[in-house]
Amino acid sequence: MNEAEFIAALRTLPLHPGAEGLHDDTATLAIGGETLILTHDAIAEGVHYRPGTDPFDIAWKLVAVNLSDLAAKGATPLGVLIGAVLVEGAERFVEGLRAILTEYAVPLLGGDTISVSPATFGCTAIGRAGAAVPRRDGGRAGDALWVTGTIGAAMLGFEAGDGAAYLRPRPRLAEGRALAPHVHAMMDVSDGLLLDASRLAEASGCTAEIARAALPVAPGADPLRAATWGDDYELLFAAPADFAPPVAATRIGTLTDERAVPLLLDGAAPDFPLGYQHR
Ligand SMILES: Nc1ncnc2c1ncn2[C@@H]1O[C@H](COP(=O)(O)OP(=O)(O)OP(=O)(O)O)[C@@H](O)[C@H]1O
Ligand SMILES: Cc1ncc(C[n+]2csc(CCOP(=O)(O)O)c2C)c(N)n1
Ligand SMILES: [Mg+2]
Repeated sequence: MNEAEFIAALRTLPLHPGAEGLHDDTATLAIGGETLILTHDAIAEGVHYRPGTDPFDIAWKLVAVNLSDLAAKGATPLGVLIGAVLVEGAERFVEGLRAILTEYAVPLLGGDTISVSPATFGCTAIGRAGAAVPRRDGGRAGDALWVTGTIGAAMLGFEAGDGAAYLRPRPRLAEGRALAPHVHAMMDVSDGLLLDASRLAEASGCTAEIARAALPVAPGADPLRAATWGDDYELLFAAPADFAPPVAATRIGTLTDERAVPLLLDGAAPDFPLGYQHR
């Protein structure tokens, strides 16, 4: 069973309406007059970071990847719960948590601590959404497809021996809040721009038609590797063709109703893996 098959099996369980059929990055919980956004992501030694990584960086990345999912909903973080492992140098984990929680003004709600090797850390992040909560499936034919920042910096950082873009991603919370009221669909780029764009397009019943030359690739990165490696934590969004984003972003293509395949790169369906998938 691979990741997609496993999630498909989970869909047969009783699902909360706010789970969006497990087709989105987060759950949406309307309570009273508020809309809460809930998300959980885990990171593991050997899969998401190398053995020997400073626990400070593990803590930063753990929280950052979860805040990134809140950013895609335009949400403001309310707090996090941390599933921690008592690794060697755990005091550095606490310092890393202190750094990112201070940087983004996010208080700690709680968590749990165990001892296990190799280590896997979990984080549940809870945010408060604004009036508009962009989903993956809201894109429409004719929308322009945009991505914030650049892609491939994390890949370069990883290859250069764990540079900052790889270890200390910066969740696009301010950008997400600025974009949320205006976009038709939005998600963060965790598994590779092409794979995530194909997911947004497929959920929206469209085809993402992307121009390779338009990809905002980090200096020195090969465009196709950058667009399929992942760990970018930029925001990918679909918006009306005449929308001018209020944040630094690059137009990479268009959503169309071609629909035979979820993604066309320079007019052709790629014959290589579009991104990172857990086996
Ligand atoms: N073990 C699980 N139990 C319940 N729901 C799950 C489980 N694993 C994944 N899901 C749900 O499946 C959907 C897809 O999950 P996925 O992890 O791909 O989303 P994501 O968080 O955007 O991805 P990424 O981990 O790359 O950020 C989400 O709705 C998620 O809540
Ligand atoms: C040591 C090491 N090797 C490879 C990678 C690349 N990588 C692993 S998981 C993932 C996608 C996001 O994960 P998820 O989908 O679980 O949120 C990416 C891009 C890495 N980060 N560290
Ligand atoms: Mg996500």
